[in-house]
Amino acid sequence: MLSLSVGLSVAFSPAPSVVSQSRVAPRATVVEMVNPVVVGVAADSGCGKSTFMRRLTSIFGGECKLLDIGRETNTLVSDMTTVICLDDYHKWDRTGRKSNPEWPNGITALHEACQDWDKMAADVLDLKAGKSVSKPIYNHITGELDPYEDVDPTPIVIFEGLHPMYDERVNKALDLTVYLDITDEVKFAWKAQRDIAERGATMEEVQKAIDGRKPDFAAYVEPQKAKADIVVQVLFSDLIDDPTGKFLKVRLITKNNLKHISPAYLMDEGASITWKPNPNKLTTSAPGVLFKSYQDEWFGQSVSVLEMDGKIDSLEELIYVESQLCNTGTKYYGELTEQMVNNKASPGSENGSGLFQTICAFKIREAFEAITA
Ligand SMILES: Nc1ncnc2c1ncn2[C@@H]1O[C@H](COP(=O)(O)OP(=O)(O)OP(=O)(O)O)[C@@H](O)[C@H]1O
Ligand SMILES: O=C(CO)[C@H](O)[C@H](O)COP(=O)(O)O
Repeated sequence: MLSLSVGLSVAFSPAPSVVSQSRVAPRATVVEMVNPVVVGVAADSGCGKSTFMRRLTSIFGGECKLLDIGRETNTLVSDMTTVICLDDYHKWDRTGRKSNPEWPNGITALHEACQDWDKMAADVLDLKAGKSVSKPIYNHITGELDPYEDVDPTPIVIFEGLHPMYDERVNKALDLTVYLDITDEVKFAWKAQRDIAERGATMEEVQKAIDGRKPDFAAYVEPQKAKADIVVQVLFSDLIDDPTGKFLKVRLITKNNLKHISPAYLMDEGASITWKPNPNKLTTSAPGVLFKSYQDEWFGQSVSVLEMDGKIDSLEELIYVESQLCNTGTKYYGELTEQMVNNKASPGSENGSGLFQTICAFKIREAFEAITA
């Protein structure tokens, strides 16, 4: 969808980076403004949203940093991108979620009653229209709702969090939607590793935290995976019995017939392919790595699936895999491998979660370029 607004410069002043250079001409200027492309990324907490945002913003280049407001913020900005965390639209602070007149027994942040949908929808629509917004901040350190911050639109605005597709006003406005689908056992393995090693939690505490979120997660967050244009699904490996989650089977599920992008695939579009790469060309940890590419159905809709099971040992050798992948959204041969190497230290680089998050980021760039062409 191409959104071009033409009018007098005095009537509208969006962020300079969104506007073509022609708007700096003085007097009776005709403004040619391409509206921001808005993207939604949904996932539960601790499921790799920040990691994905790093991979995504690194593709668009420039330094990506927290918005400079001189206090705590969740908003990340670079020349091309703004990432807004939807936790900022929590209706109550941490204390208010534990108990308030409406919810004396407490409510989780995942519950639909815990989000200010009207303000969230208004801000998404305003940013999409190229307008600056004054938006709330949820402070994850203090658990409080902080004073508002001003956010200007950039060419791409990403809304990441628990519910980007829940409210139909927002869902309809989003140009592309992504769901990071981390299955329960993998979620447990990741959370256990982080919380036990870094935060002194016990196994029982980790399980309790996951179980406590489960009903509201199933009711309000998970259903969005049927709506998403792209799903990155992370499961335990089928090749090896590994409860630590080091070996993963990851699927990149892309709806067929999307308006702005088409799915990546292996070797032959539309075909069913199972590929075990030559071990002399791709160093892997036993039991090796297996790729698949096939057509499937996802909640009644036709999708293309790319699958990677297992992990690779040397990221530079990914060029061999890249040579067999098609329609990844890269601009030149080697760009996928280059991005993976650049983000080597990020979690999941050695398995399909990193590879498919990176392809997903290229697809967001592809959508952006198609929409603003
Ligand atoms: N692809 C991955 N492979 C292995 N572990 C991962 C992967 N992605 C994330 N993790 C684990 O999950 C943790 C959380 O990742 P990340 O900070 O990206 O998630 P998040 O959704 O932004 O979390 P939060 O909402 O809690 O801020 C990481 O520190 C890491 O331990
Ligand atoms: O699900 C979450 C989204 O990241 C958080 O749990 C939610 O934002 C509540 O925050 P906190 O855990 O700091 O009280």
